Amino acid sequence: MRYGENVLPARRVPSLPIVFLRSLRDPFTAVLAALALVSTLVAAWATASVIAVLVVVSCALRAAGEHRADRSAAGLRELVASTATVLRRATAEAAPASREIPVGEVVPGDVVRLAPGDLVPADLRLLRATGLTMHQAALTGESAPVAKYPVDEPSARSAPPVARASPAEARAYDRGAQECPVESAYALDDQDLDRPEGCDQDFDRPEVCFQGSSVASGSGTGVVIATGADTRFARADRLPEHDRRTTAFDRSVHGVSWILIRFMLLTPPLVLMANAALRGRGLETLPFAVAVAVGLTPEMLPVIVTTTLARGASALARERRVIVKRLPALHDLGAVDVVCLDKTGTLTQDRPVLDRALDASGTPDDSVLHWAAVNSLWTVRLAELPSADALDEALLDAAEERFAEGLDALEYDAVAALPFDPVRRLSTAVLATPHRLGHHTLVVKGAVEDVLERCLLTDDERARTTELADRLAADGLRVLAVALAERPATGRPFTAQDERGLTLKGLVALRDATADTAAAALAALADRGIEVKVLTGDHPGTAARACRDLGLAPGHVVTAASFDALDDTELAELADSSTVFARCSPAHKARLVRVLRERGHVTGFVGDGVNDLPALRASDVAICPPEAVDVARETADVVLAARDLTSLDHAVVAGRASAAGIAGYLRITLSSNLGNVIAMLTAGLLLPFLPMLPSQVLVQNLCFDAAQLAFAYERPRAAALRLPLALRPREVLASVTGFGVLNAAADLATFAVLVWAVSDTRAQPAFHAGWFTENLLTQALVMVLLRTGRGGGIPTTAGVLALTGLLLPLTPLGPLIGMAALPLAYYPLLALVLALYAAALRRGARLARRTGTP
Ligand SMILES: Nc1ncnc2c1ncn2[C@@H]1O[C@H](COP(=O)(O)OP(=O)(O)OP(=O)(O)O)[C@@H](O)[C@H]1O
Ligand SMILES: [Mg+2]
Repeated sequence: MRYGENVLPARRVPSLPIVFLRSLRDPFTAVLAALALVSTLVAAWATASVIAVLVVVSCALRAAGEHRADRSAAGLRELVASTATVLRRATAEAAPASREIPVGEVVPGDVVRLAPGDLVPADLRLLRATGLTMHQAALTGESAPVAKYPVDEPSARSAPPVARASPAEARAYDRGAQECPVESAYALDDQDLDRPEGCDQDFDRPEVCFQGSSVASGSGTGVVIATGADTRFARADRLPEHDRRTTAFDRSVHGVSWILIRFMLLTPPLVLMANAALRGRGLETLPFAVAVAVGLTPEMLPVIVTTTLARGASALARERRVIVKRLPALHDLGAVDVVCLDKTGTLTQDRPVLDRALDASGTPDDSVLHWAAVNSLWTVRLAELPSADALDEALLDAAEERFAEGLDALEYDAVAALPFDPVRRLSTAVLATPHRLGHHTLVVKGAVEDVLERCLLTDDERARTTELADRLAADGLRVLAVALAERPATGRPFTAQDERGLTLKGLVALRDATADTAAAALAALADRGIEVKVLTGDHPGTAARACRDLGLAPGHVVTAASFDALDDTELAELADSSTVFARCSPAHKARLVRVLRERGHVTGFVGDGVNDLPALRASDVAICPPEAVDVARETADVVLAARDLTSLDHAVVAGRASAAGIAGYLRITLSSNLGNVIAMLTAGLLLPFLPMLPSQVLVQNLCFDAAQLAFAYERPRAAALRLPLALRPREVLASVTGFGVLNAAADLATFAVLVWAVSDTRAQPAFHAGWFTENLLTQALVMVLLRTGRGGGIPTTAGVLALTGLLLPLTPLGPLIGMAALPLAYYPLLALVLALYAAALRRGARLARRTGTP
């Protein structure tokens, strides 16, 4: 392959060494490395080397986990990957034919056809376009679609461009460009990258469709001018931030991490200062201070998070056919408390069938169907890549059945078409009026309000038609209005300005059955404590009826136009208290999602169409069914199982399970780490010697880390899955502090026992051994008593940890790290302390469960 595969460099799965190097960039790793450096500077070699081992082991584990997760995620993404429609010749003589090929196989010179919802597979120069608008948000951050059109009709090359042009032919296209000043300016050379503001100017070019954008409406045909790493998108050094700036995952896991890192950085100086002030110790306490800071670090957190999420995602794919494309999204799914759904295609089947065609007074009238179908036929036919949407298809089917001679036989000749666009909610076909030379007939169909607005009607007629449409909608029907106008041909191109002063023909009403699993899915979501909102482009009456049929009380239906004047706070209140929002444009859907998120809801959005794209991008978790348009599937974090909305519930459960696992790990690890730190600092100030040697702190830490890996394999209890599970750093830390203080109390009680049992306080090795044993035993207790789930071999792991604590000081390793055997009298007293600690832990755990802290 001369040009290589058409894949963005950033999309390739990174190799294991790269993942390893990348995991070194983790903030915890950075702090640990800094601590190792400090230890080296004061020649505390043992401390430095143990920290180095910790860093390498945790990074290696994490890199292995992430690499595996990346590979399986790439495999899963492959399952929902989209294709490109190209025009190619099978052999040199054959006529070019439309073919679907994997996006990776697109090469420069290919001729690509685009329809609504398609992703642009490579950088294209447009050859032809009808009503083409593009979402370029990924490139420019601008959410409104921009119009794209060929600037220079390739008149010299009027024959359709040869598919899979040779490189020479591809260059010929660019040479052709020299004839036109606008196109000759189009040269993607390195200068573009040097110009900081050049980025936006580039993306403004109307004749180029860029890789990374998608079709919002209309259709087009273009020739590929750059693929893979050569595309403008791949070469851009500055791309806009994704809308989804902070996700629930960032707030919880990263939030907790950053608070801890601040503590870690504060600990060594504090320890040093306290020891200097109260004990007159100098820099010799530095290794100890460093070890204490290391002891506070949950260095296994990234490993646990990656493993938990990857395991959850692969189980979901295997058992439920739900695909999680971005791992942290699984955690966020567990935190989701509001789900917004679009109606058509998500709650309904999007297989409409014509119910009736009525004239403006409500009398059945086949000519209304006739005009509606003429509009459908020509808007589809004039598209570059003909693809009828469900409504057009239904109208064409119905017309074929009703009119024996078929529509094709009609002697119309189409002049132009303005394809359907979810913002205008209209589509228009312009026909040469038969038998009236120089006259054109505009056939307009679309949402009732939008068509009526453009018709010449008396107030009375308008009110009557609106009422008729409302009645049909209340019956659950989807209603379109049809209108006509005759205009003298002017020679200039038709625009939306021409859709004025129309004559209303009547209404067509179509029935779209609700999706089979939708009612069950809505009930399941409600059971899980998730609030459901419906955001639709359809009529309020149709939406309300569909919701009622599915067992969802619609309440007062809000119409999008009615909240345009509200500011974000007012809208947030309205959004919070209402359930159904009708006549939403894509931007309305996105704004509703945004205000809900700003109000503190973790918001999921389920949608399948182009009109859902901005909302999908604005949501915490973007979800779509597998039949969704390419760009929705590309944007979604989660792709549901085929035609089964109940799989959303399974995904939510899996999300909560993984969030619960992470929360459990955090609570247990942080509380015992914090407890140990408090106890060590206190004891350090009371004792004439250090309560533990730095190497002992670090060995203990290694034992904890190894044991905690078991948390990645835990299964949550059903109770943990009942409600949305949002980890709030404050709550996590409050509960951690509570349990930490309890842990410190047990440690200090042990300290008292040791002072008594090891009567000679200068017998440091025995003292250290006593403390080491107690720490590992309390850690084992915490693991068993505070865990939120089941399984995962936690009791076994805790047992091994406890045995290590009891036996390690007695093995030859004991003296090696400065520990000695303990007097027997110590053990019964230790057992008493542990029993009291266990009782207190149980009470604490029950209290925490009752108050719902994670
Ligand atoms: N092909 C079409 N031609 C003319 N009008 C259409 C066409 N498709 C849809 N409409 C009108 O535009 C409205 C908005 O369509 P849009 O695609 O934004 O949302 P929707 O399909 O109604 O609902 P949802 O947002 O739930 O998917 C429709 O309700 C309908 O009245
Ligand atoms: Mg839809």
